[in-house]
Amino acid sequence: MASIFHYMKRLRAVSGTALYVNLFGMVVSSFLDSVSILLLIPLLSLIGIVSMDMGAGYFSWISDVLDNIPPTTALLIILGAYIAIMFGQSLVQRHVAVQSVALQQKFGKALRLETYQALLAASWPFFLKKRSSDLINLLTIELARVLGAVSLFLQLTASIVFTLIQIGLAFWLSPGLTLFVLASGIVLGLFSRRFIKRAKRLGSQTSKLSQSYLAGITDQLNGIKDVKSNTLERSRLRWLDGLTDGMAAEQLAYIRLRSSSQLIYKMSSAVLIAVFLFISYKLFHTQSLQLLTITAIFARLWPRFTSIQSNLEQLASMAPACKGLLRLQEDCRQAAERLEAPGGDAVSPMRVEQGIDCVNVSFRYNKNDSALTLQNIHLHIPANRMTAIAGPSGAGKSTLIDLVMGMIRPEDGQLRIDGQPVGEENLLAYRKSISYVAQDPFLFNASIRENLLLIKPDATEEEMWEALEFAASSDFVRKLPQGLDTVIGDRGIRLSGGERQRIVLARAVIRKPAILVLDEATSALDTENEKKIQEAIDRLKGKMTIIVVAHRLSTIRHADQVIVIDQGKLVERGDYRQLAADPTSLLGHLIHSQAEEIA
Ligand SMILES: Nc1ncnc2c1ncn2[C@@H]1O[C@H](COP(=O)(O)OP(=O)(O)OP(=O)(O)O)[C@@H](O)[C@H]1O
Repeated sequence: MASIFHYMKRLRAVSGTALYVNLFGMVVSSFLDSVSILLLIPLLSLIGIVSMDMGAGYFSWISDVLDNIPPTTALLIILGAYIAIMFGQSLVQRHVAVQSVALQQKFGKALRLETYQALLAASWPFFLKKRSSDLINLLTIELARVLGAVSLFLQLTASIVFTLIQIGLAFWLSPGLTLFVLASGIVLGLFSRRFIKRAKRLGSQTSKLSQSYLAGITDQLNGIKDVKSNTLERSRLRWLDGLTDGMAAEQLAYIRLRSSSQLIYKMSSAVLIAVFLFISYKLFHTQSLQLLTITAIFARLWPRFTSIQSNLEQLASMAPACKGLLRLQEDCRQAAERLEAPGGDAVSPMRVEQGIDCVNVSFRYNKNDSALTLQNIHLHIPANRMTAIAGPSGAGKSTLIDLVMGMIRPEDGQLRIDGQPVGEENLLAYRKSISYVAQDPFLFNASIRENLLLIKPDATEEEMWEALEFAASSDFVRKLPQGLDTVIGDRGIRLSGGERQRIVLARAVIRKPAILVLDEATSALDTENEKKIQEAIDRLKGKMTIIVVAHRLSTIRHADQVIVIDQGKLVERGDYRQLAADPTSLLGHLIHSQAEEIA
């Protein structure tokens, strides 16, 4: 429950005094509701059902007042008071209901924003460790459950406030009977603790099942081509069949639990009312007027006990979601990159005058691994030149690029730009100076224009076509039905692999970055388009620092410097032609192997 209290504190912080005004509204509404019950007494007396004299003590003053007024006037006064109280109560209740939703919405917005902001501020290694479907599950389903828990908590508070006021009233009318009902409530409350514990266990199961469901569905839809081409449809359906059986069983167990607790409360309420009436008649010798009023109060109070119990069970089932979201926020905070300006818009990109240096850097993904992924790499990437990184598969090329881009931090050694270490104070400016084209290029499900504008919001039409021209994609974009405004589908699915790669390249160069990083960026291109891009990249030489990871080694012939990595170590560095000509070099060997593959 500690996690629920955490979110209640956040609700208080987000809503400020509005929360207290709302709680006060709840108290007023409950109070007016109670007063309306008290009006029953003079009303019943006037109608002649009971005599005012029977309620000696508590109501004698009402009797005194009414005795001096003609009966019709008295009836009109009481009915008028009743209407005024019910109007007042309805208005307050309406205001409270609207305000509660407004508060929940405000809190929902704040919670979504703060969670997403924390997530965006987390460093790249955090995302390497987490499954994206788990993050989506927390940000959608579990976050909605947290909002549900907060709204339930508010309802619970209202129920408790109402109950306390009614108990106060009942106590005033008959302390003995009230204590009896309270004691019964406490006994039932203690008994129902196991229901709450079980609801919490079922809530954890709900969280796990929804996590598995989302993870499985995301995986399968991402790999739908593999599912279909390998005819895995039946096995995938079997997976969902098993999972939905689990979900149904869990939901049934939860409903069984809730109905059992409600059943016990209802049955015990029948017994309690019978015992209550018997005791009040036999032991307390309660007057009929008092008995009527107390019965009216308890008839409204007992369902509140039941709803408090039901709210507690629901809250317990939502507690694991609160815990999960809280853990995510905490993990994000621990993995946060302290970038200079929140939002980062005011920071200008860094200029690179001399170059980038990796000074004896080492790195491993998992601190428990004995082997280092990168070992003691010492290298200089000169500014405005083209540096190519080559090496066998799994050698550590992409890892080195991530390190050079400041996405991961070295375990040992230092990354320096123009001799200055890259740290928290200049990381954002450094990142802003880099454009990156990944091995598996990503495009947003929007038009080509929107994808380009996302990177450079003020790009002119001319700049967009210039970038597309550079990336050898202007011809095919012109031929698309809506040209620049063609929507390219989820992750750019409506484009071929090569077209996607070229649009991503255009997007990377449109903001004229100081550093352009291409990780196997031309792997999906045919020879003709690769040649065009190669020529374009060659034209960029001298204008920006280019770092290329190349699988097809023929594409790095024009690099100013080639770095060869093997098993996380820098094994060769130099001019392409020199290294390629050396029969003992690893680069020479790799080129030879590729030539044989092609032959
Ligand atoms: N997120 C990760 N967690 C753990 N190990 C990783 C992770 N990413 C990569 N590795 C490991 O680090 C090593 C280097 O991987 P890297 O992707 O840098 O190689 P690469 O040279 O780019 O390979 P390729 O040419 O096949 O893309 C590999 O052994 C790989 O299994």
